[in-house]
Amino acid sequence: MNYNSTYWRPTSIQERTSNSAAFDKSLQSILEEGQLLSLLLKLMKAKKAMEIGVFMGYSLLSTALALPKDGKVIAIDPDREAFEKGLPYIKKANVESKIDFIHSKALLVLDEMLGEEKGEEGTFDFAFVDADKMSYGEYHERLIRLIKVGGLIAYDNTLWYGTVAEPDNAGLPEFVSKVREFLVKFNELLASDSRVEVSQLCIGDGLTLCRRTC
Ligand SMILES: C[S@@+](CC[C@H](N)C(=O)[O-])C[C@H]1O[C@@H](n2cnc3c(N)ncnc32)[C@H](O)[C@@H]1O
Repeated sequence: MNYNSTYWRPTSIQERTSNSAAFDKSLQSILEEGQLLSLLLKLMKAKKAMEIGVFMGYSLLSTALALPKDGKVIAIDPDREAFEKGLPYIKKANVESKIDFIHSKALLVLDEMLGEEKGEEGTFDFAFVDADKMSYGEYHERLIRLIKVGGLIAYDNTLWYGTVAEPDNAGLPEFVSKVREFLVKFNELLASDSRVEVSQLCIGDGLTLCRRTC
């Protein structure tokens, strides 16, 4: 990671919103992340996907476009209003039928999916996680059971503005520090998890790909 570049320095949180060159760079990186995930979905021939954290549906749209006609993406977010703001674009792209939006916090839905009634264990090809960072550990324990062997889980923001490479929280805002500490531990946990093969990419705000191996 080019940690010394302007983009990755923690100050880029301010720079991203106040400096248009940094914003353009940030936007370009987000687009690259979407393109990469779209490519992977096609290579995997994924049919059943999940997205935790939808917001206005940018990554959801990209996933839906990459799935085949009979593919499905279960999209979970407690913010329906944001999803509905992006819905016209999903409709325009003609992929609404591939999306099942669930208006809820994700943990409740994942636990239900793992219950006997739903029985969705080992049925998903792909999951993209881009929601409340402090719950990533709890999502991981559930997703590892919901994804099929050979399937992929992608965790977004695992570099957290590059701050996971800092030796400590010095000079960081409280919210950034809390999540940084959590993500440092989460990244370590993934690296030592024998159930997955892991690759952490310096794209967007850091994207960790986990392929379920057993
Ligand atoms: C960074 S945004 C997602 C952006 C989206 N993936 C994209 O690329 O356009 C994070 C989203 O996570 C959602 N979120 C927060 N807590 C959540 C939870 N417990 N379960 C599911 N989604 C949650 C927020 O409502 C917000 O819309």
